[in-house]
Amino acid sequence: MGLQAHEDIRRRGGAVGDAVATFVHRLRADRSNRALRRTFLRAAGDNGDLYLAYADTQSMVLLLSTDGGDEMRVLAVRDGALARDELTRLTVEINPVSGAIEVVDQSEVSANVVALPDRTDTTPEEGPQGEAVPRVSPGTQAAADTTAPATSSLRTPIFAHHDDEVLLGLGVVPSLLPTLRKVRTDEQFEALLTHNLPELTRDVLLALRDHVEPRDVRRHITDKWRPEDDVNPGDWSRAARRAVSQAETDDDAVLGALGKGFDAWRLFLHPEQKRLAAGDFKGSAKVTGGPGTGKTVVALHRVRHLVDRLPAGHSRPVLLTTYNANLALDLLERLRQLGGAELLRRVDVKSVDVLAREIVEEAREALGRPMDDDAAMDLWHTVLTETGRFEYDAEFLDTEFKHVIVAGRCGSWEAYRRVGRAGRPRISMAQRHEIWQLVLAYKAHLESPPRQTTYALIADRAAALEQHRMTRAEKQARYKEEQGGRDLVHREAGSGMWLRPRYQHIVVDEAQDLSASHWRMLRAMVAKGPNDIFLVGDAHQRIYGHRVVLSHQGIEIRGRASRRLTLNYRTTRQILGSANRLITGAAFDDLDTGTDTLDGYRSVLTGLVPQLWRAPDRMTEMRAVATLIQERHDTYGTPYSAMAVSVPDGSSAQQFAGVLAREPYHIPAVELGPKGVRADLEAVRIGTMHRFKGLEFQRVFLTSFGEGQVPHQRIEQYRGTYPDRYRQEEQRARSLVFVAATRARDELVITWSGKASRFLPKDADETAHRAADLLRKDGPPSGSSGSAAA
Ligand SMILES: Nc1ncnc2c1ncn2[C@@H]1O[C@H](COP(=O)(O)OP(=O)(O)OP(=O)(O)O)[C@@H](O)[C@H]1O
Repeated sequence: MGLQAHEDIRRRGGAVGDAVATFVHRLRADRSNRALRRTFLRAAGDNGDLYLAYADTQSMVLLLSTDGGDEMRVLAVRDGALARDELTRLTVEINPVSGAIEVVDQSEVSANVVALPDRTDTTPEEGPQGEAVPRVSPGTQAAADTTAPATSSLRTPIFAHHDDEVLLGLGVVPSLLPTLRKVRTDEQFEALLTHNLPELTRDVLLALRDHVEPRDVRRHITDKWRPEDDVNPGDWSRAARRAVSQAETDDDAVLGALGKGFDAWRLFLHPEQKRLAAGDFKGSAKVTGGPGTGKTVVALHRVRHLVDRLPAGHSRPVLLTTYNANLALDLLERLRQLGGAELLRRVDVKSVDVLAREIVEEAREALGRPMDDDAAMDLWHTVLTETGRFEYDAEFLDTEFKHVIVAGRCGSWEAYRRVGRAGRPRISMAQRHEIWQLVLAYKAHLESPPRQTTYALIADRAAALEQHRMTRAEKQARYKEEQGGRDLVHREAGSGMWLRPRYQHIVVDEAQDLSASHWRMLRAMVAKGPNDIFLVGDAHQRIYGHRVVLSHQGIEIRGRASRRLTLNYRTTRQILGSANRLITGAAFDDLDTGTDTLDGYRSVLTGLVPQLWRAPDRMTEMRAVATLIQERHDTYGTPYSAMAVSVPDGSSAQQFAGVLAREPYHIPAVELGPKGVRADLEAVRIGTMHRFKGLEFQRVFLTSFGEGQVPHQRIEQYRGTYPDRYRQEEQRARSLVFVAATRARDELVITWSGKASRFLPKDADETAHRAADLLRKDGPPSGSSGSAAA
């Protein structure tokens, strides 16, 4: 199955998908099956032939046959009365840069794109709801930022300043050039993008249109598509076997996904993603990249790749882990989709804290009851009240304890006195000493019955236990080697067990939020060696953890084992532009000793500019959001489960759910809790921005986005006295908003009452829509958007 064929099916919906799936099964069972009505169309190069065939009475497929008919590939799918004509006129070629087989519908492109200047009412084509690529949401045409007038036949063609050689060298499909030379307006360009263009061509053209220099396009886009071997544009047999020509190597996975629509598109890999998922690394490997660039997808495919290479067995030698429990559940579900129960049998999927707790429990150590974040904070307040040290605040002490004292294994004042505090707000030695006294008081509380503990302490203990286990395992291994490989069970008196490292491979998602203790634990769970730890993360999205330098934790990542993904598959260009503005200027690390940027970060999806709504008070704001949600559900068919609302805290979530449930809305809503929400529950998701991490939704509503709420006004207390801390808190708030905004696939709506947050454009209060107007019957249509992007 070719990638573009899959896109054809996705655009046409479930029935065509089912027909093609059945067709492919029948073709595989018997290539000479006459009932499939396969007819020869023409030869493609020296060693390929093109055929047409009926999938059912409505739809037809274009097939490429190579290797003397042994290999058959579906290249394109069309349905309806003109299906045969449409397939016959397709241009099929091997891209000289990527070596991929690519399909272009010349006449459709020319008819719809080049003819456009004479028409004033043309809008981009739209597929089924939420399925169109580029994605254009309902009611968005007026809002799309493509405002070029139609009277522009005198304009210079958009790509005039790039000659053919440059375009072809960057990977633009050769047969598209004549059409491309005629594209003069943004409107034509948008129309061109609504066609099922080869992925590399689309990506290159969008980057050039955004004035990215060809040399940067080459670096960020084209080079990632180059195959290992030389491309021979006449060798169809080789081209058909190349990974880039296939939607997915495991045909069953594709076929199983056909017709499911929304979930199916999770399963494709960009050549760069594929290289990472299936790469062989000398030691650990790291993948960074902005939100939605497919880091989690790569991690999941990596797990499958590692499991595929295991010898048969019943153990679980692969660990897939992440920061929080609801994401671990999400990973488990996505892994099941990818490889079913067979795959899950060989993998442990757990959050780092659950893992740490199990290790400590396994050692039968009684550490006390773990406190949640609120309880930990309450205990700090108790300590502050008892000691009267009100100049310190609980949150500061809690992070100092977690990220400096526990992470740095400071068991004594001497150790804390000397420990590095890089990245933390500056304090004097006298303050350090005072903090240490407060920490001693805090620990004394933990020890006194009923004994309590924190997750940071559990992770630290688990790390120590695992390090001890690893040391013993290494000692045993050395001894065994000295003894000529004989098992000497009696050496482990008492245990009777031959110790092995706990896992063979560890894959980590959301790596930016793990603490030093977590990394120490993971490092000690797997022996140093090829493909030991594979981690994906993004420092721009760090909202819990503190900077950890991996090489200081024994995780060495060298040269080509450190890669960055730059193409966002989730979020439209319009939403991404707004989200990116939030974090420009700030410095971010690369999870190791270097710095990371979002250089080259881009999206190829287009849609609405983010909408801003301002309300006079919170109740009007909530009712306006309820109205927007209802309209998106009733008019545009967006399921409630594909929409999410962010609120400042737990009690606001309940208040919001109450408004949605009441007259006149009756909208089901569910709170996003620590364990997530059942995927099939048809209800709007409500939660704090923290809960949005790692998830994605079709439409996202960020509410309470007023000044004082985003960032929270409590950070103001540090502005004059602790400028370092102020800067850090503000950056963390920006990262949080960045995470929340980039969860949106199609639409982002931002609302507030009072004055707009400083993170929004300066004129937001003046340009935003009025929520109160929306609630009046004669207000503007809620899908319209004239406001500036956030
Ligand atoms: N090659 C691809 N083709 C099409 N869709 C893709 C591809 N790679 C990823 N996606 C889709 O893009 C979305 C984002 O992917 P994923 O969740 O892996 O990103 P991420 O980098 O982990 O994001 P975040 O950092 O925001 O959590 C998902 O819907 C995923 O299915």
